[in-house]
Amino acid sequence: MPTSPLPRLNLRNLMLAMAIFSVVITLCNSFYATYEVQRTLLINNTLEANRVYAAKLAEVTESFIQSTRQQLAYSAGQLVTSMEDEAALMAEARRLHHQSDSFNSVVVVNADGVIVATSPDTLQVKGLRLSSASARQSLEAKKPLITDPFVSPSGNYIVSLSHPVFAANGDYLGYIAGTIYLQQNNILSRLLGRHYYQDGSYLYVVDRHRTLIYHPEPSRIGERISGNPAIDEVLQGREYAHKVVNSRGIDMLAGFAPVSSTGWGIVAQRPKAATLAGINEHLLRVILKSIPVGLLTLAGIWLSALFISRPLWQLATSARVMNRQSAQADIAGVPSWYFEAAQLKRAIVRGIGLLNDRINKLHTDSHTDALTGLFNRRGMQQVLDNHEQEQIPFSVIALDIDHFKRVNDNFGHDIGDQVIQTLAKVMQAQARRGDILCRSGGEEFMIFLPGTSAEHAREMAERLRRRVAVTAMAEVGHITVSLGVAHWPDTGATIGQVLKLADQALYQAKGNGRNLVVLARPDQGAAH
Ligand SMILES: Nc1nc2c(ncn2[C@@H]2O[C@H](COP(=O)(O)OP(=O)(O)OP(=O)(O)O)[C@@H](O)[C@H]2O)c(=O)[nH]1
Repeated sequence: MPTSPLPRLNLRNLMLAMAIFSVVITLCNSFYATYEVQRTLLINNTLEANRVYAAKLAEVTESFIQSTRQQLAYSAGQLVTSMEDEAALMAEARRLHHQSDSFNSVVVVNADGVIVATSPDTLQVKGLRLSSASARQSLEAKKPLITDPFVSPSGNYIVSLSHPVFAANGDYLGYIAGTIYLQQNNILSRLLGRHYYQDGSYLYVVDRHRTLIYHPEPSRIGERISGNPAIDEVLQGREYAHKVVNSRGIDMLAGFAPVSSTGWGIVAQRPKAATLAGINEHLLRVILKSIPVGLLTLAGIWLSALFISRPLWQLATSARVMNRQSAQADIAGVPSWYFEAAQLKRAIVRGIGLLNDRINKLHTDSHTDALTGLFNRRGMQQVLDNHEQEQIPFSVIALDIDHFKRVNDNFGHDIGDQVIQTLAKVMQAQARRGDILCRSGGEEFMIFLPGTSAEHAREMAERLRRRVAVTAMAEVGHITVSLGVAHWPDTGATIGQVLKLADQALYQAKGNGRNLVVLARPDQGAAH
């Protein structure tokens, strides 16, 4: 029977596919986990770094404020006795302005709100009376103050740091103020501006009303920041770090810190994209470095799959041709080194053994006569075919019980069967090794004697005839047999002819009175 083609799917391929799938999933998962961990780490680190950085700059700003306050307090002390002396006021304003780089300008304002001295004196505001509410903040506060941003009489957008001047008797004489021009180069931009980075990181400062008082883009100074909860936190005096989206819609990682003496908030922020810029490259490097080990792992898995599936593969391919003679031996020879394969092999080998036994038994049964255990006609035919094929000369004796009908009639069929069985035993006892005994019909038998001449066969037939005649059969007593002898190829050219001649010789023996042996002659005749 032709075997069907091998299916593509087999255990080895399945194992391989499963292993590759597992490796790929595991690698993807670990790459993803690495990416996520790195990403979270980078974001958290940047947030923390920005918070610390904002806090550091808040500290720097705080100490700048403290120092300017001391300078203003000192100047205010100097002015107590010279508020009416214009030259002295101008000198002090100039001194304070030039002593430090802290202020863009210095003004002295008397108790009436009139600007009485300025530095630089090019300001052109001397003699002006402050009128707007924002410009009069310091005048009305009568205490050290940092104003909200406002437009000064000279037209600059400023914050002013002021200190009141009180006479010895406690009368309010006015104040001295240093200003910071928010939209020009100023101390804040010098303090904070150098921290501007190429990667998009920057700082900005809001006052307590969320107004930008410092930003790297001067055009945005004075803008109100709204909708940023982190700003609320920082204006309540808390350091903070948070992801935010800036005014351009860019995701930023921001650190916030308050300048407590002013109520300002300093924000240091870096674009999230800049923070994560290196991570893809990093991941690619991780993947590239994993490739050799990954390939080695796959090769290992492939070899293991081969090794593990090999016994089952061999068992399966051997089992496909189980009808082959060598199937049992082939399967028994498969090295099965693990439990399942060994058990399967045992089961298949046992199965084939049982099958063979069964086939052999069926074969034997189909070639054997049930009553006598001798070959039946089919068995006899096979024997003859073998002899013809191998060209082994043989003699044949055809044997028939004389008057067997009477036995049956007188003693019954069962006794007749017993007679047939006893006769078979006598024949077996008389036969030599290699002789083949067949029951060719009811009470007819054939004996094949390979390599035996016709004469020797005739002698054998004679001995048998005599033995049967003296053998006692149960209930029946004695029987006789008639026998015809022929030889292949001496008697006839074909086996068919020889069998026919042996039969004819047998009938001749019957015709001549029974209990006789007749030897068939090649010339179609027969002799006693
Ligand atoms: N008991 C029994 N009888 C069988 C069996 N096979 C054939 N017979 C009988 O054998 C007898 C053969 O009879 P015949 O062929 O007439 O020949 P015969 O009575 O032996 O006479 P001759 O051969 O002429 O000597 C028949 O009665 C068959 O019924 C069998 O298996 N068992």
